[in-house]
Amino acid sequence: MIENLWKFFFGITGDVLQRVLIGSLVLRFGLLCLMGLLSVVILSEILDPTLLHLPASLLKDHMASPSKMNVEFAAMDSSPDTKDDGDKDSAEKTGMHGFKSILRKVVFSLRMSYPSGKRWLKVLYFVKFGIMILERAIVFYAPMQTERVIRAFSQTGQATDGSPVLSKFDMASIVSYVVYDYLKRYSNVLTALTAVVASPVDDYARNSMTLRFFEHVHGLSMEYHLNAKSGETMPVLRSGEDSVIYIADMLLYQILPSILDVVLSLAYFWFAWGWKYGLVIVVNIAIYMVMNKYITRRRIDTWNDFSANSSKASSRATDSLQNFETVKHFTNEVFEVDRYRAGLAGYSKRSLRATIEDSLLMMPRGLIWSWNLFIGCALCATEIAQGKRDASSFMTFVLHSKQLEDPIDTFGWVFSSIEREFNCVEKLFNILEAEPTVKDIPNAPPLVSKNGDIEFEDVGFQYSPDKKGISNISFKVPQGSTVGIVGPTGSGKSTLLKLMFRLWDPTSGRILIDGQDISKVTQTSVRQQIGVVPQDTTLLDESILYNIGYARPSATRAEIEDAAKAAHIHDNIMTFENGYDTSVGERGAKLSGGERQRIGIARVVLKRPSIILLDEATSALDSATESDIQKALSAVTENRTTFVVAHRLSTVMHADLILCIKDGRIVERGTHEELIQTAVENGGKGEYYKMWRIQSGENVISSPSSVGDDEHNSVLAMTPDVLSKVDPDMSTTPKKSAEETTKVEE
Ligand SMILES: Nc1ncnc2c1ncn2[C@@H]1O[C@H](COP(=O)(O)OP(=O)(O)OP(=O)(O)O)[C@@H](O)[C@H]1O
Repeated sequence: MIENLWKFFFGITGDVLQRVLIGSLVLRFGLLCLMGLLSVVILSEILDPTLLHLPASLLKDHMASPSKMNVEFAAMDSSPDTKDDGDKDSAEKTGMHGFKSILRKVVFSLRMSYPSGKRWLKVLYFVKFGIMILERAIVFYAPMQTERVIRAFSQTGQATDGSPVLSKFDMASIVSYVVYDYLKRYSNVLTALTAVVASPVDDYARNSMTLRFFEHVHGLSMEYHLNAKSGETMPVLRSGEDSVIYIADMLLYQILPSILDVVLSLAYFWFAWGWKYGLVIVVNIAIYMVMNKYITRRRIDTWNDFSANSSKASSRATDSLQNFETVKHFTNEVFEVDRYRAGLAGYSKRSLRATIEDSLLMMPRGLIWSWNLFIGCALCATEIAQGKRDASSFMTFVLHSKQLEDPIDTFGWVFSSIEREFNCVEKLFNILEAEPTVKDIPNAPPLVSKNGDIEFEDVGFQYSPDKKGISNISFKVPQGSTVGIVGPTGSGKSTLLKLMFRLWDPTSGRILIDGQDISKVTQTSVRQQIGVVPQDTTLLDESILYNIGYARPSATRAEIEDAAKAAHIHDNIMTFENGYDTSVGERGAKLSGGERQRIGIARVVLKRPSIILLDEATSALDSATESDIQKALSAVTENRTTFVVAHRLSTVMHADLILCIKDGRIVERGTHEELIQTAVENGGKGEYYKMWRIQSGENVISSPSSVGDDEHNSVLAMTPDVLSKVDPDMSTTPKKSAEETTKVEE
């Protein structure tokens, strides 16, 4: 019965071995189909977002309400898709997959991977290329040698007893066949050796790329850094570099050799075997390529989705780790874990989908290839049956056809993987194409530092059209002046300093240092003249010594210690176990706010700039320390033009000029005395006066106009007492009047 079934299904009668062979093939095919079916089932199941549920214990003590969490997760899970759609749209708009765009990436990759600097690396580069050409010649010639051996066998005569006789020539053929086979099979060894020799070429290319990209990112303006996600820039740079090297390598050592193999084989079949064979190959390659394009497209879409999800999940995780303090403040550890879990679930879901799609989509590739072999074999068998060819040509045909299998298969995987890399290069391009918003004009000269006179000429600036900035700012101060900038929060005080430091350029008007428009000189030269102590001094994750010395890398240890003494932090540092070698932690997290500020001040002391910008530089200090530092700063700022932004009026009351900013405009200007006096004369109207009264303990919330004359006079009269309460030095008269020291332009 089994015999009959066998005949029924396969029409074959044969020995047991044959049946086992065919049986195992059928079983394998059946299993393959089953796997395919399972894959389709899994593919539909993986849409379930609960795939990666963590143990419930992780959810205990959860502070966030479930509804809030769900909203978060929904946003998390859906946003990559949304982003992807955006990506796809923009990709279509910009023609990310268009010919021009691909060509651009290809040219970029080839250019970047070429070691243009060093001669010996260039030699290695071309040696590697030469070896590849040699390999192709060997690969092409190996089956020809087989053919010659087979022909030689069939031409061999017979001895008198009927046994075959091998001539000397035949032996040579066999030897050369073995040698070629060795070379062909072990060409991988050759490739590995080439890779070792060529690794300095890749390293050189990678390092020079890294430095170029790093330099580019550092050259970008503040705006880029504020908008960029710091956790994403470096990974994009790194994966972009890897992709550039990979693309160049694939092009030169996978695609080009494969094209050579195919062209040579095609030419061989066409001319040595006849056009029909050539046509079969051409048609099959065409079908293969069309199919491959579809498969690749589909694969890339899945991969894009996967990579967008993965980078979003990891950047959120990085963000939460960097902001560990905020997480702790709100006991949101579990919330963060859940958020990350949702991200990972999306990530593994997409990874699984990509893997399954890969396996499923590989099947048609194999089928097309088998179809090609079948048609070719049938053609060859027909010609043998017709007596047009001898039986040995069948073997030759099969061997030559097999030669085509590898390169065509290479096209299959190389194109899909290279497209994935194009995607990484595209992200790299987005960074490389970012232009600094603040640029030096061509051939800009450096700022020539003379005195440090500063002038704002009707300066206006907006961060964006819908965001108010500052407008009509005009004033002029001579060298050595101290300018206090006060005003409500968000009024534009820091913006003024940022414009002076050229973190942005004004949208109207000019800023002049010593009569030179700072937008017409190099940014570096401007910044070299200016020392800044920002609101929140951030430190590098190094030692205290390194962080202070960062202001002037050539400074000696003694100079660094002197600067620390001037900033009143030396004694503090000496109480630390490792003194100046104490590590400050990430962004200086291991130090107090006041310590960080004093390190910031020490840096400026060490830098010795001609202009100093203090943006709430002493806000984190207690009054006594602030007073000490003010004294130290007055030594540092002597003969240096200094801008002091402060909410605590005691910090600026000695200034030669106080600018009171409101809604981005200067609403009042003068010395402390002048501003108070003017307000009193105006019936208590004045922003500065209002702030002063609030800070001096007169809790004036009502409108100044409601304050009577007597009251104003009493405020002015009591000023010295109040000052001395806040700071013993404050009751002293300011050094000069505004008229004496500043020429204020209305
Ligand atoms: N990089 C930026 N992009 C967009 N808007 C910004 C940016 N930096 C500041 N702003 C906005 O510009 C306005 C002025 O900010 P600025 O920092 O100059 O205020 P400030 O007077 O120094 O405030 P504070 O006293 O609180 O430090 C604010 O409304 C702020 O939101």
